[in-house]
Amino acid sequence: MMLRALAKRLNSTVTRAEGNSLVHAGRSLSTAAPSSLSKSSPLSQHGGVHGTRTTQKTWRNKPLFRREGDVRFRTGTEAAEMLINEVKRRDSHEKDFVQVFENALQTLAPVFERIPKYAFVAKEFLEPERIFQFRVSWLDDSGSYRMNRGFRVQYSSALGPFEGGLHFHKDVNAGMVKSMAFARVFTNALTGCEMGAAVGGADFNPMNKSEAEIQRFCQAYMTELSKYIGPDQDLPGVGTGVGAREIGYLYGQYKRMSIHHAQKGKGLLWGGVYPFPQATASGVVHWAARVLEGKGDSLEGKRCLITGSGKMALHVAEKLVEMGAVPLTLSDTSGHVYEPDGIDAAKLKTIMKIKSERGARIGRYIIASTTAKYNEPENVFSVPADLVFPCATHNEIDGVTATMLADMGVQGVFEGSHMPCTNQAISIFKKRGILHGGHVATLAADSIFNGLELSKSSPSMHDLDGRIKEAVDSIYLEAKATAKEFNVRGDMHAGAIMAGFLRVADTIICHGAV
Ligand SMILES: NC(=O)c1ccc[n+]([C@@H]2O[C@H](COP(=O)([O-])OP(=O)(O)OC[C@H]3O[C@@H](n4cnc5c(N)ncnc54)[C@H](O)[C@@H]3O)[C@@H](O)[C@H]2O)c1
Repeated sequence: MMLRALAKRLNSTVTRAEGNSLVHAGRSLSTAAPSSLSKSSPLSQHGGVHGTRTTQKTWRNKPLFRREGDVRFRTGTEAAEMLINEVKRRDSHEKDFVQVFENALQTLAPVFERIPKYAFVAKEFLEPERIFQFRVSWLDDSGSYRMNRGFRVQYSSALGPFEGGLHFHKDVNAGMVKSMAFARVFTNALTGCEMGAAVGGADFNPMNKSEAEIQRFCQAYMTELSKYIGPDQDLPGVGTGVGAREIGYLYGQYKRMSIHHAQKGKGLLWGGVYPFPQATASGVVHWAARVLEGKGDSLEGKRCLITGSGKMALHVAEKLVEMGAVPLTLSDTSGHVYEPDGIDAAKLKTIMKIKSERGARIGRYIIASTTAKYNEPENVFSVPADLVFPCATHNEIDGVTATMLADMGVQGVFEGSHMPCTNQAISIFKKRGILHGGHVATLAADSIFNGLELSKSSPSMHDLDGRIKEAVDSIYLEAKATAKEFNVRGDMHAGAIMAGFLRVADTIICHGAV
């Protein structure tokens, strides 16, 4: 009797099989990804086995929280608000984390509305699986003792070993690392590469350190980090302030401390994406191109405002030039340069050369150009443009700037940095019909690289770029279908978050909500 009931429920879960997409009681799991990308873990395809989609009413009657008496929700929005309030109660000091959590949960309200059980699964997302915070002690060149704070936030291993970058920057703190690791859960899930999510780093600024100091710091950092990582456990990768040089020192120390030789194609433990520092930026631009293509448009001739002039900004500019767009600006903390006729390949080469020198400011470029303007107009976001690629820092576009961009007729904002837009700015984009490529979707390329384990075939950047484009295409289609399914048609930011969430949530349910 019970078996028959189970069989009936299983049958109702997979409602139809159509072409190469399985439709599970309303949600389509596209299998059109590149063959090397498994689009979802086998477990995640059975979300309905545990009654996810068949016991809506029952779940709506259960209390979401029981801390101060039973608290139930009536609508998806109410469930999202309750979860957001809980994160504010617990982690109000971690502003970045609260911000990114709030945006994701508000986006997920239609999912909770239709399938209330997912609100209960979302409670798991309130807390990373584990957080490591540690002391990194090292000696500077003058022989002084130096001490920094190191982090690794292992957010979710539901889909596979933890994977995610390391960031060495003076502003790195616990809340920032946690917010990046949280976003990475969705990003990695979207790639279908069966990887969990983690992010780490330290409040260490490599920019003003000598080569020897960077080496000593990396060795000290890895001495502690090596206790928590490994090929089947956690695979750190590149990030801000962590490029080929840092990866080399970190890996050298890891190898010295581990009896296992790292496996190829396993992120930092082999060197990860470092041969192609342009890969992540290439993913950002491919996402923009795909979204425009979906609107019957292209990047060709689009005038693009870029902020930042670090690894991400420079490679975004490089890729835009390659794809026929016209980058107009680059910036750093000292100001911005604006080339009214665009930054072409030759000009970009000059800027890259200037910026490759330690501590060089972007303003130096005006000496090399007769057409460039420096800090004119005063606000970089006043430069008339079709598209904006914020690649500098978090919260650089707030509500006021978003309104200004909309008034100037900007068509789209595609995020190259982590959380560059405030939640208010994101809702203005939505209201004013500006295309918004959120970092959850745009920053998928380096995990795509690690997931594909391309090291085994030693690809050229050209091959890798093709694979990234293919994977971006697949993520786009899934995000688009998911947005449509949950009645937010065309909202690719929401579609990407929902699609990533559903994949992880279904697996968490299969694992018994752990
Ligand atoms: N580098 C990577 O591999 C990688 C991967 C994924 C995401 N990201 C994200 O991309 C962003 C940029 O990364 P990056 O590696 O280029 O960092 P970076 O530190 O090399 O560059 C950041 C640039 O932004 C500028 N900047 C910082 N604050 C600014 C401000 N208030 N106004 C104007 N300019 C400002 C800096 O001067 C610098 O030129 C970060 O949010 C990072 O998390 C980087």
